[in-house]
Amino acid sequence: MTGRLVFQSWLISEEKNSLRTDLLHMTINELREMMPWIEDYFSAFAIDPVQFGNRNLEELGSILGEDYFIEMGSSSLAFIDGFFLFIEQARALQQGNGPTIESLTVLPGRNKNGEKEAFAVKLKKGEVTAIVGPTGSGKSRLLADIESLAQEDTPTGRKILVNGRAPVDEERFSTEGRFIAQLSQNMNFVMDLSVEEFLTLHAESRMVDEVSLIVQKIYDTANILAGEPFSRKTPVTELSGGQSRALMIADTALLSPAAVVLIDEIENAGVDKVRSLELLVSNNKIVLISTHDPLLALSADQRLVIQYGGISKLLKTTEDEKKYLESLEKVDRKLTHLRNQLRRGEEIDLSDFLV
Ligand SMILES: Nc1ncnc2c1ncn2[C@@H]1O[C@H](COP(=O)(O)OP(=O)(O)OP(=O)(O)O)[C@@H](O)[C@H]1O
Repeated sequence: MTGRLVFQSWLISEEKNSLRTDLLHMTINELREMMPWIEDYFSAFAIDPVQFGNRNLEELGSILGEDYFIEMGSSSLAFIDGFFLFIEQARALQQGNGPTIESLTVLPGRNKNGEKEAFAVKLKKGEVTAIVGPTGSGKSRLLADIESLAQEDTPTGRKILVNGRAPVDEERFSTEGRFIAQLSQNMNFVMDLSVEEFLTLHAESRMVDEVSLIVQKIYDTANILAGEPFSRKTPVTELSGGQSRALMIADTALLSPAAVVLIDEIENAGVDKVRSLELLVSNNKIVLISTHDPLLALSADQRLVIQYGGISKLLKTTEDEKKYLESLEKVDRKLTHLRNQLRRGEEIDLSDFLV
């Protein structure tokens, strides 16, 4: 029987509490054998599970020490609780019961001058919201507040509600934060796996039926999005910034059950931004994208304007603005072509641009 099948039948036959006790007594090697995809969880804490194969979770916690987890923005207790939550969520996914997020509400915090933000913002399922504002105004900060489900404990003092209520600690501190996926400007891989191994682990942890099929699909999509192609055997640590972003975008779009997708400045990632956004936006998600790019900003349903660290306006994309999208796309395609010609070291033909 495969590890996955053992895991399934075993979960069905056990009660939750005795399950916890049993898991706590198992060594990390035993856990990995039963659920190979838990490597994903360890990698979120930059832990190489092989190194601690003969220890159990609590022993691992005390070997690494509290300071290690604090540096990771967590605690050893949250690490262990998060581990159980990770398994619970895997089970929910397996049964098709991923969490349903209808709305996120950002309650007013304070801007950099200490002034209170004027209004709360409710983001609903199916909406794409752009976050715009000058460099350094606080766009990434807003994404980080949402990602951490801030409870007046970040520099802005904002509070985030999920489905109209404050999140429980388990939802906040599970490192995998299953219902929120963030694509940040810098992606770092800590595990030394090939692209194929990495995607296979991910697919297994999401309990998909056709692992090799979905791995192939993500790999193909990532190669379409990335400027420079890469092979399935490439170690993830050797991917360029653009290639790793392309891989994570394809992975998030095709495999992640996340109900909330946060995207930080996709236009600087060296990936096909329009295709990426099309892939990531799906009707039942809440999507937030921090951007300086007019095409991306106007593709959204609305845009939040940030000034001096505070939300200052919420503008719905007007019908008139949407009309300009097509012309903007043409200009953008020309610019992309120009950029690619420069990258390839070709001579530039600017006749198209001259009026
Ligand atoms: N309301 C606030 N109160 C205090 N500090 C804030 C507030 N909002 C943002 N900051 C801080 O200001 C700095 C710049 O913010 P941030 O990186 O989010 O800007 P940004 O708009 O994403 O910039 P860029 O466009 O360059 O990516 C950060 O250190 C952030 O923590």
